[in-house]
Amino acid sequence: MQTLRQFLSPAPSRGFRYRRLPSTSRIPSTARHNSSHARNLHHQTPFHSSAAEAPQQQQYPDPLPSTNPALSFPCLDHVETRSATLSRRAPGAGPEPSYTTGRTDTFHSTDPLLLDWGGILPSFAIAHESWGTLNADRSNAILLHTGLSASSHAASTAANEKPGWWERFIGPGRPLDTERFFIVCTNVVGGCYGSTGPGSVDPANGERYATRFPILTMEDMVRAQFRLLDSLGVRRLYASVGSSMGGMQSLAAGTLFPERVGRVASISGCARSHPYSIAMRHTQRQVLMMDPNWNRGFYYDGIPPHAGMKLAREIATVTYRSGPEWEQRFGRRRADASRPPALCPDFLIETYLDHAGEKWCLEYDPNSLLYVSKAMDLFDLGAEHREMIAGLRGKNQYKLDAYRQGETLETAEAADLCTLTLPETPYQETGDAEATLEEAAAADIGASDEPPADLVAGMRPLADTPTLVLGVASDILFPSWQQREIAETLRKAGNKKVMHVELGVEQSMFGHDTFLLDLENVGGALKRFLER
Ligand SMILES: CC(=O)SCCNC(=O)CCNC(=O)[C@H](O)C(C)(C)COP(=O)(O)OP(=O)(O)OC[C@H]1O[C@@H](n2cnc3c(N)ncnc32)[C@H](O)[C@@H]1OP(=O)(O)O
Repeated sequence: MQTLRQFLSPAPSRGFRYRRLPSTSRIPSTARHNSSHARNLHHQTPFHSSAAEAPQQQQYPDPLPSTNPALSFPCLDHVETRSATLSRRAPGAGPEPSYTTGRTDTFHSTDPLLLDWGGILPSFAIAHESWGTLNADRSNAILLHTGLSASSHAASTAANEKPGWWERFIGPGRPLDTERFFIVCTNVVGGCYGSTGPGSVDPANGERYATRFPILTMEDMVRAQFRLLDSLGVRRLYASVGSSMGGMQSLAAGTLFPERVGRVASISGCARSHPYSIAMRHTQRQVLMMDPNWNRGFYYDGIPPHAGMKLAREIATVTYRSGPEWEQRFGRRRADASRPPALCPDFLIETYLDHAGEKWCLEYDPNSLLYVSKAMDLFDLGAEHREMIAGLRGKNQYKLDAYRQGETLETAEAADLCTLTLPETPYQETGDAEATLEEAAAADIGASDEPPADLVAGMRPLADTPTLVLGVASDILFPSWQQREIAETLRKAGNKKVMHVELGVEQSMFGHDTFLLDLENVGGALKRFLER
């Protein structure tokens, strides 16, 4: 298998020649691989070349002294060491880490789930945890939706005392008050913390789905969650609450099941993904998929693509925080100013990103990242998109019927779902630049106050649902114009119970991660909304 360094470093050219070295003069592997200057010198140097003289032992590049020493790359060495450690794991145990944050409850649905883009899950599991007590008439339930990669472990429980990702927000008297509400949080379908996802076993063949897992959407995740609610006997939620991707799901829940959702809270979410956020997720998916260990998703018996995951997380972290925060925290300081600059992480902001990637690269299933991140890109509550999906669901209903009757469909029937190729004719921009700019200005709700008609029509099911929309001015991933857009869209659709809160930079410089960090402003607004 190709090592990361082989993957990243140019291979020696065809004309590159070797000569035998005395063992004492072998140069360190790092220098061997990186001394391109030395390589250039090789071409001007006479070598042993006849077959008779050809050395039988392993050959090494010419160690002639270079003008400058080769740099060292501890960041690459570290990644290679991790690959080696992972490959040495006990045979049979598999190098694939098991993704878990502790004990959860699991709901199993044996009724097949038809997904928006035509895929089918013949059965599925939803891992969930809960806090507080469901009241007698089951009217105090709050469904808490997670961000992209979070588990159902939002707060510590008796079964799992480890702090959860919203630990300070859940408990007696807290924003999600466990003395009043029964809060349930799930790991989404597509995830890897106990719910069915690409790492799960396909009942059709007993193998892991890997990239045979179907494309899914926010709405698919929500439909699966409502199956869980059915099993808990919860007909109507007191509220649907979520941040980031959870903010998308919260709106999706209210739009899909308006009669079953009493209130919607969407924090740092959006009504549809915008091109910049799609672009940023695209780059994460691409670096991950370019890691040779990803192996088109079939890595479960091999080394997981931890290098790609690390880089993906670093890019994601750039979108989760803000420049002004980093200006304050790190400025232009280097980790060790007494040493010469390095190509590996050097500035504090670099070591910070490196640390974020290191910490996470084995914490989440890479295939789950791809699928869930894509589902975020596909999110669009506009009427045109919703109608298109409704049509598709109608067309694919036969699949659900077939599965319910115990029939299995030929895989070939789904083949048309995954053959997207780039068109042969290069894309031509349409419309004049001025009109495009005007449209862009109109999309800035702050400037025009006129939300897109398509979105107003698509979100009309939420016209009567009290809704909290919270945005953060320092957020570059879900910029605050998107939450303004949600609020104005809902108002235009006739909703008179919209509470819109925008936290300025003076309140939070934490960017998108504000929802995880700002108990006072985010938690405070949520508590006021839920208890009024
Ligand atoms: C898109 C969606 O749907 S949801 C996306 C939501 N966001 C995420 O998933 C990102 C999650 N964010 C995190 O995990 C964050 O760590 C949080 C929010 C939990 C906590 O944030 P903070 O308290 O500000 O911690 P921060 O992110 O700065 O990280 C601190 C860590 O960085 C380390 N660190 C800080 N500065 C540096 C530096 N210059 N170099 C190296 N390491 C550093 C600290 O030592 C600490 O390490 P540790 O976690 O191993 O103890």
